[in-house]
Amino acid sequence: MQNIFNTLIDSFIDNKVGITENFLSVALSARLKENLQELYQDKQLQSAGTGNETLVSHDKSVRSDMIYWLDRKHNNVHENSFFDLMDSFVSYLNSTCYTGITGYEFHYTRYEEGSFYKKHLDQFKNNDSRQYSMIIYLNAGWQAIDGGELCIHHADHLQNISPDNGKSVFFKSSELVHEVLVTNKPRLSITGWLKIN
Ligand SMILES: O=C(O)CCC(=O)C(=O)O
Ligand SMILES: [Fe+2]
Repeated sequence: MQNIFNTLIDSFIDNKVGITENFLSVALSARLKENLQELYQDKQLQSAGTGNETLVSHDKSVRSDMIYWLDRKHNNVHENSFFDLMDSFVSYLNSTCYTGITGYEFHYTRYEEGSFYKKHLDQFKNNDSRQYSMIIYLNAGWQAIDGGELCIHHADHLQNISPDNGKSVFFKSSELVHEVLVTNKPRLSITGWLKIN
């Protein structure tokens, strides 16, 4: 795994956006996707809000995805495999980059056909605990015509990233404005934040 972690961290240091293919093995990404599909069929996903806990609005003109918060307390073997992987990534990141991450939060995300998330920053205005944003995609066989790219707004250019199966993207939550372009197919992912405090 260290090679994959290094690819993510090195590309983050070089380009402000870390990207690695195969952050998830094919097997783990298939299990997570199946778990997410089951939760969706059981109507366990909820409309995502914007803003922090005290100020959540469900503004569908800003974002129209549906989410499910992962939690070790669910005792779900797939969620726990994902958390085991994140624990090893966070300890590697902390030991190599002195990032001081003390926690994280992750949710499953589903964007229906026609959904998007308009330009935003991930760090809340009144709470800086979210330090790094991390997204891991669960979409086998994604094609350019499917849309749904993550579009990062750099100072002098736009960077479009296709949500390919097993790929992970990593960037500073306070720095990079980004958006999810309209998807033409259901688009699945795990989205989260590495936190301090
Ligand atoms: O799914 C993505 O590519 C990005 C999602 C995002 O920006 C967010 O949930 O804050
Ligand atoms: Fe975001």
